[in-house]
Amino acid sequence: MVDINPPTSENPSVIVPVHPAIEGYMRGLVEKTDHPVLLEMEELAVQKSFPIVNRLVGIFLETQAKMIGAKHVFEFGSGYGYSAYWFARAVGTDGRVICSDGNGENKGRAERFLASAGLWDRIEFNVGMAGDIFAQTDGPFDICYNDVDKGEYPEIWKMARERIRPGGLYIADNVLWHGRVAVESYTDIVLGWTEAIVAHNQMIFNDPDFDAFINPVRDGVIVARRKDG
Ligand SMILES: C[S@@+](CC[C@H](N)C(=O)[O-])C[C@H]1O[C@@H](n2cnc3c(N)ncnc32)[C@H](O)[C@@H]1O
Repeated sequence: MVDINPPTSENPSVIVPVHPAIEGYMRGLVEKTDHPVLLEMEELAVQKSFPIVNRLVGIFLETQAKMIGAKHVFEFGSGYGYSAYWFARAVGTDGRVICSDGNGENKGRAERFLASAGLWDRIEFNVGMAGDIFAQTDGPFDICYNDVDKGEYPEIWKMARERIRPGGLYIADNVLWHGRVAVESYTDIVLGWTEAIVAHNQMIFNDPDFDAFINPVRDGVIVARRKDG
């Protein structure tokens, strides 16, 4: 078998799930989704090395939300609104995206960007710990989207799974953690995060009430659908 993702000498344990040439090809197919606000948000991510989901995953999120007619989405870890941009497009004028982020500066940035895109009136942006905000927000939810600090993934899954409607989705980013979940020896960014993601993924795939799949684009996005009835 040809190894198209050779480990680098810089970090022998980290592997890129999808070959960069394939991601580049896929990115080229979606140029029609360019929007001035989106380009500005993507530029800011580069400048600040801020981990937004990126264009391909954004389109994936919007598509997933549209496929189930989502109107009520909760985001754990919204940053400055990039992933919310895609969910807000999907939920339409009568839908709501509840955002949460621990950094208050992100709320101001999100408001500026999403207002420019004509989407701010679909957003409720709360500053604070995502789990606390979730506990104070009425459900059930069509989608719970998790993108907080990775050590918290198992707890967020446990609290979210209860409050997703039948047929609704749990989605989480970074579940391949640049390949660390798939190798025995790795260097983690924060001690314990890889173990937390591994435990999170295992719980979801073992949960009898959900069907799950990982889309390996970028850093891996898990989608788990709550079974009906
Ligand atoms: C990966 S970024 C989110 C990116 C965003 N989903 C996007 O794609 O545009 C993670 C964000 O979650 C926030 N965060 C991390 N842990 C959190 C927590 N427990 N509660 C609230 N916010 C948290 C950070 O401040 C950061 O802005």
